[in-house]
Amino acid sequence: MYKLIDGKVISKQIKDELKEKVAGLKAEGVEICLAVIQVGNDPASSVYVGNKKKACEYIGIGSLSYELPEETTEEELLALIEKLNSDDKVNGILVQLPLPKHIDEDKVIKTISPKKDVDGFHPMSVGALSIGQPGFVSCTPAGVIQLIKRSGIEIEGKECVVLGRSNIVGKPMSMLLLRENGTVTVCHSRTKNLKEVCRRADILVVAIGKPEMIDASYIKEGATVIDVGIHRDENNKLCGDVDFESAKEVAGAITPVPGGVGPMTIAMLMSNCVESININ
Ligand SMILES: Nc1nc2c(c(=O)[nH]1)N[C@@H](CN(C=O)c1ccc(C(=O)N[C@@H](CCC(=O)O)C(=O)O)cc1)CN2
Repeated sequence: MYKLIDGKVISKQIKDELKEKVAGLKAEGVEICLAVIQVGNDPASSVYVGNKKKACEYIGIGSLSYELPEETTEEELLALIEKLNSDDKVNGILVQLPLPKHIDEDKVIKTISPKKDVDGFHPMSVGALSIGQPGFVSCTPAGVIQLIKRSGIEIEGKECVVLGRSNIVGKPMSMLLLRENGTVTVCHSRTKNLKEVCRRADILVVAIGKPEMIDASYIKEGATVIDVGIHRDENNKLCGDVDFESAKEVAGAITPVPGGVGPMTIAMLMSNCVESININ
């Protein structure tokens, strides 16, 4: 019988803890403010941005909203970021991804001050994580660590396999598992004997970007399976990178999609916003 790792419940716990902390900070006269920038009106991005603003409101974090048209130039966006970098009232800057094709995402990420990089995407934040220095940690992998720990699952000494090597999830995920003293293997589309490598995992984190690719045959009996993927199937139903119905037959613990990693991304963004007062 598998344990369902419920991201809705755990993200709510985290948001409630942050709400209490923010109330304490307010009583000491400390206010936190997040600037949220969206370029264009991608419907999924609008939902995520809306949920981020709602989370700010729930916790007591101020938010400034910048909804820019699709035709916004790279120069205009960079100028706005520079303005927010030098605004003392703004603690965190978030630029919702993906950006329209004519804007260079890397340039945008590098323009955000590392002191306000609550997404943890700036090369300085990624570098700090890899050498164990303080800095913002990318929200999705940080959320995965919270899901595992708060479900009472030990990471230390475990065989951890991360499937996927993106800068935003796979790479920081492997660093975080290493920081928790896991024994970490990162695999990807060109890994030989992928199934065998995955079957070694006590903790398998799947961020490969292929709908329902990972079934029971990739999973060791009793393993913890964390699904980072989000896709819509042919019936517009959400699904992950893991074939949940198959995987649950062998996994010891598993996250669903929806209701697993997704809500944690927003909770950890809020956590980074609160953390920003120690970094500024
Ligand atoms: N600047 C950023 N852009 C993007 C990030 C990010 O962390 N920073 N991550 C994703 C999108 N994202 C947050 O921005 C995000 C994705 C999914 C969810 C979520 O709660 N998903 C739900 C399902 C919601 C649905 O109906 O679609 C779930 O899994 O239960 C939250 C945040 C890319 N861009």
